Amino acid sequence: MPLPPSTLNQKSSRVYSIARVYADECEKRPQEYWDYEQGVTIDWGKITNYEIIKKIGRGKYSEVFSGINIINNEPCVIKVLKPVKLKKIYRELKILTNLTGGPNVVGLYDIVQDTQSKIPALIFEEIKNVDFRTLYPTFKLSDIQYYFTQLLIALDYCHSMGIMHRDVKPQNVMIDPIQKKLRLIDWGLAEFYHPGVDYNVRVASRYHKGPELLVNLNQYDYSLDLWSVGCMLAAIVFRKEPFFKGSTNPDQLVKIAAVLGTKELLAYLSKYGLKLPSEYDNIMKDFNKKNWQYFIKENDNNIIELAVPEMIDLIDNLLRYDHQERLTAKEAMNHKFFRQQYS
Ligand SMILES: Nc1ncnc2c1ncn2[C@@H]1O[C@H](COP(=O)(O)OP(=O)(O)OP(=O)(O)O)[C@@H](O)[C@H]1O
Repeated sequence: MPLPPSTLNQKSSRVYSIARVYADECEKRPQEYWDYEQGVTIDWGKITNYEIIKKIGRGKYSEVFSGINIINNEPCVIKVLKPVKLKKIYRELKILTNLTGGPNVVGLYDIVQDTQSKIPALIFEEIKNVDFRTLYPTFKLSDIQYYFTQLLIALDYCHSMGIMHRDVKPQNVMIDPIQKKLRLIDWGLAEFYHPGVDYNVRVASRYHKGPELLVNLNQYDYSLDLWSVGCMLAAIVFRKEPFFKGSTNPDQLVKIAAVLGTKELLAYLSKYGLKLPSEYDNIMKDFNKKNWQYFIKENDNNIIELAVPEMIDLIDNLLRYDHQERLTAKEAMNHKFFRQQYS
């Protein structure tokens, strides 16, 4: 029986921006693929197959434990969801079941439910992650080439499946440097892309929020994730973590404008028929666009061996106000930076 019409792919009355790539991936697939409003059919596993070892993380939406599958003695990660809207849980489950097995996407092993509370817990492959604050400062250009290629592969894959991650940041990129393994985790904010639909701008984490979110441009797309990649790269290369450190959401855009320029921000808004929201009236200043060389010189006691011209060009093509101008994940992977030989 066909599913009833969904609100999830309802176009806005004014369509002003559509993804440059993969715009119709969801429309090409059956409604069951993307319509999490109808609920999801879950093949519940047995909670008694798993034992908690210790707590490893606490997010806004979950508590995360390392654990073990007592049937096969395999280590795992157990993400116990906090009570949130059922729709959000269905969305994460649907997205994870669609993407699991894809390149560099964290593997979902099982979904179990606490018998009493009915709270779902997700069972994932465990990555022996090294904290980015320890790992990233050790990166040479060849490491950046390797791990960012892996990250872009994960992103190109999810985008090609019609899904935007919407929370790309170092905390959600697990890296095991011994096995040279990278996995993109935390699909709790991810969403299906439908052309012309207005999306909620309250996604991503402040330092990695794209300008589109900060100016209430609702028709954003996969390119949001590439802004966050640009922030991660700039932080590593210019040794400034995070690269844009806003103290509030509006201040985040002020920090961005201090680098990319205010005139350029206004040109971006006008292209899409938008105005700078009134919350910026007293805080936005008239900044000139900075040359990337500024961040090299600023770091005077540190010779920046990472800031090679190809890398600067890559960052410059990712950190663009205009989401339609940013490199796509595929384009970024094919950028000349990734084709150079660095020792
Ligand atoms: N598969 C995994 N392997 C290793 N560590 C993991 C794994 N999954 C999660 N973690 C750890 O648990 C933390 C929280 O996980 P996750 O980001 O999925 O939860 P969340 O509640 O959505 O978090 P947030 O509120 O930050 O978005 C991660 O930052 C990471 O440190």
